[in-house]
Amino acid sequence: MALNGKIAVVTGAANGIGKAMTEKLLQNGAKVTLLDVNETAGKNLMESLQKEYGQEKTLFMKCDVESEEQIKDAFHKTIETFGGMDILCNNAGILDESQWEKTVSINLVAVIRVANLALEQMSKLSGGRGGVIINTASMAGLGPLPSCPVYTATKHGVIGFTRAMGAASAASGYGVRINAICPGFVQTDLFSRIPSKLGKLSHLDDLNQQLIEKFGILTVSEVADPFFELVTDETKNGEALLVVPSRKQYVTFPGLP
Ligand SMILES: NC(=O)c1ccc[n+]([C@@H]2O[C@H](COP(=O)([O-])OP(=O)(O)OC[C@H]3O[C@@H](n4cnc5c(N)ncnc54)[C@H](O)[C@@H]3O)[C@@H](O)[C@H]2O)c1
Ligand SMILES: CCCCC[C@H](O)/C=C/C=C\C/C=C\C/C=C\CCCC(=O)O
Repeated sequence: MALNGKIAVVTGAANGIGKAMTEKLLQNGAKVTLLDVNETAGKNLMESLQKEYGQEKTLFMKCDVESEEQIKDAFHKTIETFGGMDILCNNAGILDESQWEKTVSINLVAVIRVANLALEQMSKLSGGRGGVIINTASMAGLGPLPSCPVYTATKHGVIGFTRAMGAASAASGYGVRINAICPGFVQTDLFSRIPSKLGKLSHLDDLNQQLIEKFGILTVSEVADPFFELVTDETKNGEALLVVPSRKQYVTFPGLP
């Protein structure tokens, strides 16, 4: 899938991995709607991207992925402004074990909400032109992060949703591929001040340090390249792509006996 002229929507676009995804899409000729709850960071980023890539290439909208109404508005505005919607990066997420319901709401419930609303616009069965959805999961969606059981649960959920919805899309003829990217530790705001985000399990931060030593830390640019592969490679659907420093791997799952 060539990206020139394609239209993308990125949630959690103002910072970190979402910002790097946005830049990668723009560098390859796509137009991007940036969505984020952080209005100041989102507007500032849009202004600097407009200077670099041109006024007509980006749009920022304040949008909380917990709000169905705001997501619908953002998709309608994208289609009205750019003429369609081909790519969704379902990326917004938080880490806060002391707010477990909020974590489930943003990291899993909202990922499902945003994907379902996007499919209404993108599916060839409802007048869309097909495309691709990338859900940002985590390596914590593939194995346990003991200091973060709730975060781990949400990311396992995102991978299960991706695999099943990818298969559902293929079986139904939606024309939309659905993949998950599963980075290890990435240097972003989410990855800062970790002990304060672990609630009752803050005493387990030593285990995080052991995993960080074992797997290393990625930059956001190191996530953007494999992300680009998942967007453009038409053979990839229902995949979970693990990314750790100097290694990327499509994960295989055990079949049932
Ligand atoms: N940093 C890591 O180590 C790491 C590793 C694997 C996966 N991830 C995942 O990557 C994604 C992005 O995280 P990041 O590390 O770039 O974090 P980040 O904090 O740098 O960026 C997250 C962005 O999402 C936005 N956001 C938060 N809640 C939102 C909401 N309700 N609606 C809209 N926007 C919202 C924030 O304002 C922020 O701009 C998350 O899903 C995270 O779980 C992060
Ligand atoms: C505490 C920082 C939280 C960062 C969250 C982010 O999504 C990153 C997660 C990165 C890794 C999760 C780590 C481990 C879980 C997966 C597998 C464990 C395998 C153990 C082993 O092989 O030794």
